[in-house]
Amino acid sequence: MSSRYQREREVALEAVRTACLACRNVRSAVDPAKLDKSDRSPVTIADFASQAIVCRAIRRSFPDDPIIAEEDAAALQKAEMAEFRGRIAAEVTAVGIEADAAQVCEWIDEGHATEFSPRFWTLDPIDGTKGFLRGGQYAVALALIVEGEIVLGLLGCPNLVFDPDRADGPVGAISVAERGAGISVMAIDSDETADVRVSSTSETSQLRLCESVESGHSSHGHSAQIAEELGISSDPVRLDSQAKYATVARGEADLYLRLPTRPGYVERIWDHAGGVLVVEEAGGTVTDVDGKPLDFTKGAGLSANRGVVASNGTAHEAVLAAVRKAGV
Ligand SMILES: Nc1ncnc2c1ncn2[C@@H]1O[C@H](COP(=O)(O)O)[C@@H](OP(=O)(O)O)[C@H]1O
Ligand SMILES: [Mg+2]
Ligand SMILES: [Mg+2]
Ligand SMILES: [Mg+2]
Repeated sequence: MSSRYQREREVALEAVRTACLACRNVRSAVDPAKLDKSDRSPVTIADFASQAIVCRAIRRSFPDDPIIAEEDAAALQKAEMAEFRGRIAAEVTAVGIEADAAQVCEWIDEGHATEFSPRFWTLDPIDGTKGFLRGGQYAVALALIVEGEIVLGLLGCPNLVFDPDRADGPVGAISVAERGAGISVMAIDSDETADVRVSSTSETSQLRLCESVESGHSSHGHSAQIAEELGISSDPVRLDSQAKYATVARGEADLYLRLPTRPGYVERIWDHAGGVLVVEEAGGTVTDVDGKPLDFTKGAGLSANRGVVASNGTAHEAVLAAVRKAGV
């Protein structure tokens, strides 16, 4: 199928790939130094380096496109952060983009947009920072949203095996989806690509469920209830980040549940936009826990939605019924 967003796609892929390499470099260091943000969630040198790399690339090619990204450079401006700033600049330079500390802070702050607009990008420079710190899954997640519709979605997953049937094969997979044009998965370190598709599992007891490692991000109690209601006896697979969307898209899991842990939590668009299109273009379905489509017209938050259910499509209605029964 022809691509309407060919240039956007090329720029985005190159940026996500480079950001993945920077994340890997930081991860392979002994101590991927972290800061704690005001909400006490972690952020690392790699989150900042990744955001600088991707925002720079978008800004150079698409100067007018707003970017709604997770991080900002405010905390980096303090005098005592000079060394940390320098380390971010060094990581960006190490992947071939020469920059000093002031320059990387400028690029990071290109992601400052918060309001909805007719065309904008949304970026999570590292989704699953806790996973990144633990040595688990994490993702560089980028999406382009036009007229409220996700038209491009990319998930760079440096720790995900490229081919689930080759557990000892190459590690690192970038999923690239364009609305109406399908999805392909590319290896991070080679030219290998793969076509993927969601599973066709319809028997609810056979569904392979994945969910967050963090019980503070998704209610494990409710998912156990839902699994029981569906007759699922296998344990859920727990993994960090939007790698969950990537595994549903390639049929390695059938279902991803993200169930509110407290009333009032508003999901952030950068935690989902990339992954949603990846699953949809692989033939799956994504809604919130009430069965509503995710609404990307509300700015940085999915304020019209609660939680997320992503599935192979075939099982979606049965899962939503079980979600309702569990009183989520
Ligand atoms: N109470 C909460 N409910 C749902 N998601 C939450 C949450 N608190 C934090 N998060 C989000 O959960 C994301 C990680 O998801 P997962 O658990 O699937 O790996 C975090 O992204 P970051 O790691 O980018 O900060 C953060 O935005
Ligand atoms: Mg975060
Ligand atoms: Mg995130
Ligand atoms: Mg993040």
